[in-house]
Amino acid sequence: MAAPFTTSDILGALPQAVVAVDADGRVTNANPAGLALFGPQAASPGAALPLTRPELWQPLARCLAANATIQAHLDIGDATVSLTAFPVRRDGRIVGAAALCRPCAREDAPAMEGRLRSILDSVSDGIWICDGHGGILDINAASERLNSLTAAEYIGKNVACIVAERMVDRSATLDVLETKRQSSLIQHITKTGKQLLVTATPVLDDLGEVALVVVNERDVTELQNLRQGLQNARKVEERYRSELAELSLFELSQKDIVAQSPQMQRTLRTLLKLAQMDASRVLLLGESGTGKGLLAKFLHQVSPRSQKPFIQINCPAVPENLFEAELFGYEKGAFTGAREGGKAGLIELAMGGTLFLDEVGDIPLSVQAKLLKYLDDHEIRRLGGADARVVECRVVAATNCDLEGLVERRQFRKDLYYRLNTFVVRIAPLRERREDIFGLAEFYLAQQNARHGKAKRLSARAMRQLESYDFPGNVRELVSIIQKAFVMSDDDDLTEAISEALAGEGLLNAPAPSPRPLAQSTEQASIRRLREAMALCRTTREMAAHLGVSQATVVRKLKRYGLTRA
Ligand SMILES: Nc1ncnc2c1ncn2[C@@H]1O[C@H](COP(=O)(O)OP(=O)(O)OP(=O)(O)O)[C@@H](O)[C@H]1O
Repeated sequence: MAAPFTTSDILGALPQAVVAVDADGRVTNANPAGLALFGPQAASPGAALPLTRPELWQPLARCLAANATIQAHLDIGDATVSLTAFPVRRDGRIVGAAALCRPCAREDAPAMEGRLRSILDSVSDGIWICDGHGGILDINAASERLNSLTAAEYIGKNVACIVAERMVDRSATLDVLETKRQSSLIQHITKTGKQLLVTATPVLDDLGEVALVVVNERDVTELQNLRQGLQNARKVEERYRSELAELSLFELSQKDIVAQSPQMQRTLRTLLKLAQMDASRVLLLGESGTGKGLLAKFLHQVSPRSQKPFIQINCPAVPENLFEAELFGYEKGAFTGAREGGKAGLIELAMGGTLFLDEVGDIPLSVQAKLLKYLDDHEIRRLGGADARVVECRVVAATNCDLEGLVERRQFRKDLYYRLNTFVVRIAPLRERREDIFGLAEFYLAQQNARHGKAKRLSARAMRQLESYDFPGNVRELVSIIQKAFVMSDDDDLTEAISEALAGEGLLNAPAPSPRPLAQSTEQASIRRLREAMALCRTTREMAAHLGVSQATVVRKLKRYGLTRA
């Protein structure tokens, strides 16, 4: 075996040029290829930089200064040299640098440049390349079109000129030179009227300085126009929507809902909004007879669910032991007396539509937990059934009682209360919106006239009397007064009949000093009035109209006082 080769044998055989310098830049080693490239002085160790080819020493000097590997391409005569200068370290400390040079074929460079040029000019985005001082090095063909300029006019100038010439209002390249970070902005090109999304990206050298800035321009004019169009369309839609809402409001006021007072118009507007956003739970609060039932239907009719069922349940009218079966349904044989084929509950019947829980405060505590669960997961299980099913419907609850008080007295579950009152709509009592009295009186009189083929009318005096009355039973009481006056009067002028009907209301409300609804009267007075009404009326519905309360209230009170109809 031949003796092992020395490092110098190997370096001598290397076709690449190798030269090493110490930390002061004095030559320590050079192989023959290195001598050929760097000049004969490189042969003498200790020779100082720069030698015959200063451009070759620059990367070495930068390598020593930065303590980092430096890559460079240099044109030397007919040759192009690829040079890698790397630090030489001892014990982790830089003690010098070595350069390894590989000659590249001269024809590579133009070929590569040609390829790069065609790539640059074939992309549809505009591209600018600037040096670390903002000097413009290149502009591609797409950018010439987008900015309506010729590259030759700008190459060699500083990018600041495009702002100075007011070609653009801001330059992303200048931002990058300042921050050394990528910068994006929308540029409006004055000449072409185009909107460009400009992204400037820095290319940093080994010292962390900006060596190049590559700018990409994308034409977003079309996109911006589309966005603007979309925004305009949204605005128009919004306008139509509110016009539609106004129209619905108008139409409904023309039909069966009177809303002349600002309070009532506000209430209807809120309900229209809730209907449009398809709010899944709404709580209507208001005294008895203010129109909660009517407005629950209105909410349903103006919502996207209008073609689906509206199912109403008068909670106090349902016996406690049947409540769960009524709401959730039952399977065959679930309890004694259950129907053969079982029965769907009201929630199932309301699927996709609205379930209206009237007088929600009267839901038995035992059912409240199940209702709460349903509101949480929309799952129902029929009584006696094994499978749960998902059934979606909007739940509108209404009450004239103090739900918070019921919660405090633990008669109503707090969690259910909070679940139901996501959107609360308060309906003002009629005495607080007297502007509605005239419209309501006219509306219900017209209804009676149409029904009976008459032309009865309300004089100004009758109207004044109505407008100064307090209506403790709210709209329901007003309707009942108009109906009574209509039946009682023999001639077309209802003035006297209205006076009598109002006086009758006063008597009915005695002995309370001022007229008060059944809901607010004392227990004894309530029982007495219920008995009177039972004697006069055939059904609980008639009793409700007579007393100025809801049918559900009549049923509940009859039950509470143990009163039964003969
Ligand atoms: N704004 C209104 N326009 C026309 N009619 C109305 C209006 N408000 C209420 N009414 C009429 O008044 C009567 C009572 O209304 P409704 O039954 O909806 O009241 P409520 O608040 O649900 O009563 P309760 O709490 O006693 O159940 C109904 O005949 C209803 O049509």
